[in-house]
Amino acid sequence: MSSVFGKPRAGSGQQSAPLEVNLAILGRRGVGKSALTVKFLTRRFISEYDPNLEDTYSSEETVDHQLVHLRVMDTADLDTPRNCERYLNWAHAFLVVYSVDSRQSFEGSSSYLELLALHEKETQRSYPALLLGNKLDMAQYRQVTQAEGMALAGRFGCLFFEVSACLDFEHVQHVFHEAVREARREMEKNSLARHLFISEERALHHQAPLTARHGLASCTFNTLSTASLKEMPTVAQAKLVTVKSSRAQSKRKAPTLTLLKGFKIF
Ligand SMILES: Nc1nc2c(ncn2[C@@H]2O[C@H](COP(=O)(O)OP(=O)(O)OP(=O)(O)O)[C@@H](O)[C@H]2O)c(=O)[nH]1
Repeated sequence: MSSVFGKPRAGSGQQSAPLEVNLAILGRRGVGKSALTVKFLTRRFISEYDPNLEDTYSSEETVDHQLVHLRVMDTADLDTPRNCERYLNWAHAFLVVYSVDSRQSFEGSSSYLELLALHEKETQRSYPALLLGNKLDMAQYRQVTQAEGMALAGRFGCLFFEVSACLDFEHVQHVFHEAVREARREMEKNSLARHLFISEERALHHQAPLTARHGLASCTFNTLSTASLKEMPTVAQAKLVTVKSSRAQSKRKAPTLTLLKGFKIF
């Protein structure tokens, strides 16, 4: 991580405005969404938490030498996707999590991927999703094989990883950074399409007589405008919380650090 909980390192030399990426973590209850989020933000594993709260955290990251302002929404749906607009209209990319020791959670992840596919169809945009099989440290109790995870990811055209929130931080960080890369690729594609659309429109204004606008050029215009001119999602309903640094908390000299959402970190 390039920062200690939201504060960029001094002397990083990065001048340009950071890329803004919103990432939503989806999945059935208990699959480890909060554990993965907190592992990524703090390098630590959660031991206690409140499963009913939903929060959005903010972190400054450096991904491939680029400064990224990453917001992570740790969602708290009950058993199935509900009121999904709050994250569908907000996120640039999604992490869909199941637990390798729970077939039920794997089936749940499939419903989330279907929901995202439907959202893509309705909005005519692509939203990168990564499928994560969490709790790899519990592999001896596996109910879902790696091959099944890969097959599901393949069906929905997304990247697939098996991880553990209680094992190495680097692996978890790699997954979050991959999500940023996927989101960035999609943004670049959209921005290129917008560029093409503007050029196309200028060409039409300057060169084409009115009657010609009903020909091939207007077809291109329609296709590109649907794909690229929809506004980027705004940070609307999400509650934005920045995780506080342990240094800020250390003044209290408490033996444990209590984070937002009731996380207790030892
Ligand atoms: N062994 C193991 N336990 C994990 C892992 N990740 C999470 N857990 C445990 O699984 C339980 C659920 O973890 P959470 O992170 O709260 O799961 P969640 O998906 O956020 O659950 P909700 O908040 O109910 O939606 C907790 O007891 C965690 O300690 C993991 O990688 N390995």
